[in-house]
Amino acid sequence: PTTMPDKAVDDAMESAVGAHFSGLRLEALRLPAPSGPSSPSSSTSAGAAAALANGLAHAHADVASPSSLRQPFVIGVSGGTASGKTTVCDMIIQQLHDHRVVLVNQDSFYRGLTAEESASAQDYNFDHPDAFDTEQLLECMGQLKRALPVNVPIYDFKNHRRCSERFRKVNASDVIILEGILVFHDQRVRNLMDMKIFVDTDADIRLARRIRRDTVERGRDVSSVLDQYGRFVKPAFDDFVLPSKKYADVIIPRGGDNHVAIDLIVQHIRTKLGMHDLCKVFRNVFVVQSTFQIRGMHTLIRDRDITTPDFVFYSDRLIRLVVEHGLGHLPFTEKQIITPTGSVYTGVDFCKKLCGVSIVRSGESMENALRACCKGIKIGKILIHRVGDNGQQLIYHKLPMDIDERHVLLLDPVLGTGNSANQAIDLLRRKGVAEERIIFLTLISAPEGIQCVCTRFPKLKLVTSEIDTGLSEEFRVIPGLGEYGDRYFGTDN
Ligand SMILES: Nc1nc2c(ncn2[C@@H]2O[C@H](COP(=O)(O)OP(=O)(O)OP(=O)(O)O)[C@@H](O)[C@H]2O)c(=O)[nH]1
Ligand SMILES: O=P(O)(O)OC[C@H]1O[C@H](OP(=O)(O)OP(=O)(O)O)[C@H](O)[C@@H]1O
Repeated sequence: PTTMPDKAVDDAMESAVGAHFSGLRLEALRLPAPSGPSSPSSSTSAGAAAALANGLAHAHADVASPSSLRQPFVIGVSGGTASGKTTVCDMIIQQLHDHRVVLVNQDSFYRGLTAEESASAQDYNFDHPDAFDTEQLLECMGQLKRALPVNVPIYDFKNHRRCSERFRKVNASDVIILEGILVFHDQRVRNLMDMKIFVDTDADIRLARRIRRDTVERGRDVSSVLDQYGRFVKPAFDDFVLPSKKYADVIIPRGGDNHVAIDLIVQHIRTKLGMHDLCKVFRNVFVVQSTFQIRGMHTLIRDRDITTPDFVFYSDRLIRLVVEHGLGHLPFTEKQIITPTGSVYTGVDFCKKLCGVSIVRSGESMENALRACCKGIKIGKILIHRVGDNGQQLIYHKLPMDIDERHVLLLDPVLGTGNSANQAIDLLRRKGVAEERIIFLTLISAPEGIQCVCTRFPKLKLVTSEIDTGLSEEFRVIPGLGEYGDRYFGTDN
């Protein structure tokens, strides 16, 4: 038998700490972590957040504080007049239907003409950068980036004026799309953008659209449209819009007709949104791609009113996904086989030398999923006392003899301060396991724990299904799911 006998392990641990683990509540084991070089040094969550901010600032110069970790994704969409920017934006918004997306038009920031200018509006250059109140645009975008709601002005194209009493209230969201002919002109505006798209449509098609739109929607006649086009729109396009094309990350030929380009862009945005900012800071953190199924399962297991059987059922489903994802990080070798049709299939062979190690007791809930994926896998155990006990935190371990030759899947469903994980990883390292051969699998993680583990062990891989907001003063993950072990093994009240 390749699996370690659980009964023997349980018995050994029973004698080590005087309790049977698979069903009992271990009060002594759920005390806060001590302060020290590998754990947040303050006893408050604010302190932990500050420690995190320091750590992150150190790890990545662009990240200044935890609040900046949750900034919305800003997309700039530019292009000549009537190029189809609005259509492209609408298509992106429709396809991102499961995210909160807001559209901000640069047009809303037209300064509006004075009475004097209005009298000769045909001589006003609406296509020059000075026609826009860029300072106000920056202020509004800055607010939205800080996840605060803003009042965006409403511009009336027929009267060339702002509606003085009315505003459009724009709420904080996951994605902000800023659209307009000159949104790439000002460097400060460009700097706000995570992605820049230029909609590139032939000039004759744009002119035809512009004539139709301005006569039908904006109350103008054809000759005034052509006059404005020749005097202002075309020169400004050549002088300001076209030169800003070079700043674009993506250029979409044919605008809204280009479904392939828009699909690709939406896919990219989805990946970026699914990727928590901590994944950008720590390249060794992997969050299982979120789906409604995964969100639904998290909603169930985090609900304090769920029954134990349901908690176990949905935890098991989630654990299985995390385990499968983690196994995907193991190395592989190429393998060719012959299919029943006599054809050659070039695939891969699974990595052979691996084992699991669960952090008792919650980690044991992940063993079945690992066994279900890797037939006969050896699984070792580590028991850690969460509070400093005269420095003796590691209470018990039983690991495969040849663990130094194996890839290790470390199992613990909750990563809080990171203290337990660091103790376990330290032990694995002392047993000769290479850091890059450790894959730590967990269901929910606190940012503080991620920072703690990933700073100390930058070469291991950490796979989690969700990253939570932070830690409470009692070092519990918030919003979290309570005492995982008690809920899974039915030892809660
Ligand atoms: N005559 C006139 N033109 C204006 C006024 N305000 C803005 N414009 C024109 O509006 C244009 C800006 O809007 P566009 O970018 O063409 O409109 P859009 O709906 O975003 O374009 P697409 O979605 O790309 O089709 C500029 O070319 C200006 O010339 C105004 O008060 N009077
Ligand atoms: O990152 P940390 O702050 O160290 O916290 C995480 C630890 O806390 C939980 O175990 P718990 O102590 O509740 O024991 P249990 O596994 O017996 O439920 C969890 O399973 C981790 O082992």
